[in-house]
Amino acid sequence: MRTAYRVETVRAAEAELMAKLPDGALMRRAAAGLAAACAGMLGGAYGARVVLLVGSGDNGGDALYAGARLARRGAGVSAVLLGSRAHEAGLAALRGAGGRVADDPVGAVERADLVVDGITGIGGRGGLRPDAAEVVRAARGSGAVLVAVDLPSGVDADTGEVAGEAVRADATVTFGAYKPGLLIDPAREHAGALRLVDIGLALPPVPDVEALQHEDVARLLPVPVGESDKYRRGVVGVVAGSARYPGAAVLAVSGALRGGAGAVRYVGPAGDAVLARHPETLVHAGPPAKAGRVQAWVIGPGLGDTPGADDVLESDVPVLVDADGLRNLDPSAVRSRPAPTVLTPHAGEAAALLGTAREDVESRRLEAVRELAGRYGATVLLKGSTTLVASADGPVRVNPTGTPWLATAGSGDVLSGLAGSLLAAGLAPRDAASAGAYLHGLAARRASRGAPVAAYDVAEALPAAWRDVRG
Ligand SMILES: NC(=O)C1=CN([C@@H]2O[C@H](COP(=O)(O)OP(=O)(O)OC[C@H]3O[C@@H](n4cnc5c(N)ncnc54)[C@H](OP(=O)(O)O)[C@@H]3O)[C@@H](O)[C@H]2O)[C@@H](O)CC1
Ligand SMILES: [K+]
Repeated sequence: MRTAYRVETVRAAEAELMAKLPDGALMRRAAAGLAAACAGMLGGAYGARVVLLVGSGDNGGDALYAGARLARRGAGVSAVLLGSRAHEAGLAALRGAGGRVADDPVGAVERADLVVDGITGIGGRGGLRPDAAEVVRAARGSGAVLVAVDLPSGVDADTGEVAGEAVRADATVTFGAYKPGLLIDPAREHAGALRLVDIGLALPPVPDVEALQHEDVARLLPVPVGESDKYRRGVVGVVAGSARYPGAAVLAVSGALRGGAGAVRYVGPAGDAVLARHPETLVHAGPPAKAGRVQAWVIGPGLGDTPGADDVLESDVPVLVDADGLRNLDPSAVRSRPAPTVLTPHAGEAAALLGTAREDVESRRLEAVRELAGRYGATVLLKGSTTLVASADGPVRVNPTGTPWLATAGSGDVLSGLAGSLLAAGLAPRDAASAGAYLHGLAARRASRGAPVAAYDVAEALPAAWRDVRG
């Protein structure tokens, strides 16, 4: 599991550790890790041209001490001072090692092999200031490798919001713990490759944000045992599709068939289309209450204007509500359910549920997903460039898999079927949602390999993604 902690928590752990260590020891640890990472990216420090962008705080101090180490190993290091002040001892260390302050900042970054962004770290507020923004633009245009110290300057460490201009790094070397912003878009896109330097912080067992890795998903996935029959493995009911959108039913069922449940029951008007592609489906014209027992329902993909989710919400099994099922969804109807509910909106649907604008949800995804989970007393999977899963309490899960090619019609239908199937197989709601998103993103990567991908290709790649995870 990759975990991330908010600034407040990191600062408390830092204070506790600093009290036990000699002055400056933590910054030296951080700088040593940063210098080693930079030397690695340069293929050796000797003869390299390194420029440090130095802000007012300790983030600049880290850059200066790392610069001193690189200068001692033979790099030509100069510092561009962008803050109201600069870390004095760090600057003295750089000068002592033969580094200097650049007198032509833009010229220096244009000639650099590597630029270190030490403008702001966890103490930064808002986007880059104009003087810093100018030098950062020159650095981006120069072809130099751009390495961010702790965080790309200009992004919000706790939320992943980017309020103005921010550094776009090739890599970010972060200290002690990942910060939520490093895992969540839009900030995540600014961070490049992530590297964590252990500086010995003792952090609480429960993080603020977490991201599943292969081994976590492997532990969650259901495995049939000797005495399993199709009913014991779980039956998932899919209420989807309409005369206008029969394809959504086919795609949701295709996801559900590859999600671990023993059988898929389809309820709705698109039975012929479903059977043509998936003859193994149990098809029923409806209503859901008469279709037979299931262990979880999926409702919503391609329903169009057909009546909403009420009938299914009254059932006593877990329900996943997606797409058209989310329209006008009543929070009290969801909150009073006797079994868990999972909602899987994209940003536009989340905005409608929250009564706000889509851009608002996109710029503050973490807050939006938490707010929805609280309001509906449900597990909420917010789809997007980084898919987030929140329950009423506990860490928010960030999905680390996926590809921008996944933003394609029908891919959400596959995901809702898949996650619903995992629910029916007995996974807890947040596990079903996050393991579903993980497999779905992995399948999309496999199916796409850098080219456009159709939703059905994603469904067909699910068994391979499943095998990848199982190793
Ligand atoms: N925690 C740990 O365990 C460890 C932490 N360490 C390091 O310390 C870093 C945190 O240091 P920090 O607290 O000094 O804050 P930091 O981010 O350097 O700068 C804040 C200053 O920047 C300014 N400023 C603000 N906004 C701005 C903007 N938009 N654009 C430009 N400038 C802006 C503002 O000053 P002003 O210029 O307004 O006077 C403010 O005072 C942390 O990220 C890590 O690198 C490691 O050394 C060891 C272990
Ligand atoms: K930085």
